[in-house]
Amino acid sequence: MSMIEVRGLTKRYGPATVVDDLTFTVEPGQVTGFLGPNGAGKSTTMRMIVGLVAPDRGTVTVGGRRYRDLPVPLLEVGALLDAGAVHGGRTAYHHLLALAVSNGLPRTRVGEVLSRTGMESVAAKRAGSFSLGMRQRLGIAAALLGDPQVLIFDEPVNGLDPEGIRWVRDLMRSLAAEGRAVLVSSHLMSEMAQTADHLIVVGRGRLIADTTISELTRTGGAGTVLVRADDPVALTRRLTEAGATVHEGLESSLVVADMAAGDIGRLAAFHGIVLSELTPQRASLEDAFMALTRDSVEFQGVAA
Ligand SMILES: Nc1ncnc2c1ncn2[C@@H]1O[C@H](COP(=O)(O)OP(=O)(O)OP(=O)(O)O)[C@@H](O)[C@H]1O
Repeated sequence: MSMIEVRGLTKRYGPATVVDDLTFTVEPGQVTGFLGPNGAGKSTTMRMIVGLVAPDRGTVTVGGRRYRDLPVPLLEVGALLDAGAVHGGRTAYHHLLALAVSNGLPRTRVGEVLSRTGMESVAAKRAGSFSLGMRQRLGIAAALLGDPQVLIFDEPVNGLDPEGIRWVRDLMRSLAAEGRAVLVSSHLMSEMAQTADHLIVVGRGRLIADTTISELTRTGGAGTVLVRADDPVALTRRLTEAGATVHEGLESSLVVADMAAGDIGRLAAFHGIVLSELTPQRASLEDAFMALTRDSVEFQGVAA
């Protein structure tokens, strides 16, 4: 069963449709990346999943039930939506304890999540004195408190240093490895490439792609092949005669379009031309993402 099912979800603010007929699922045992440029509607969608924003149309269920029908939501779904939403005067320990007690969770969970998020040494410090990285960890600890099968993180690496980013990334992976469904938003493709199994790409509130990382690079790939040969001039002639398009690349390499790598290799062998490199080129993930979302970015830079 899908852990999160979003069906035709739509949200309007005044004249603007910020989430537009969105349908996707989030599966257990995977990190699902929720990717889109700023303002694409990711936060609004996540808020609708956890019942903080009411949709104008469509439905969303967590573990087969609507959020408002979950008896103790914290046991089913944990969310980090806004790391700033912590009572600054409370210590990390007391913040988590208050949450545990008000949700009927055993006090022992507090120590467990403090340990999992590496916060034991700062448990007695006031949350108000925390760095952004520590506030993120505290928010993640709160999300884990009910040991839920579904986790939702809105831009969890924003503002973190490289070590913090790696920590969050490893945590997401380990949560998925435990069989949980993890939905994590980002506007950075490079970040998702290292974390997500599955990608939901949105732009202007609409679904642009529901895909995997490898599928995205394949379809967004430039489809060219980088070739190095002992006789590039002869190879260029043979390739062109056979219908390929050939451009000069860097350091006397050739960039070949309209012919697959295997065919280039066979053609070279047939004509006795030695190849020292034959590499299919893939568009970078960033290129693939930009190509996908080009029409849906709200404000585009203008080239000088
Ligand atoms: N309460 C609100 N009232 C009016 N407009 C809103 C409200 N919340 C969000 N919006 C608008 O909805 C659009 C989508 O915002 P949302 O925060 O969901 O996008 P996002 O993809 O999470 O972007 P970001 O990465 O910038 O947070 C934006 O144009 C935003 O200004």
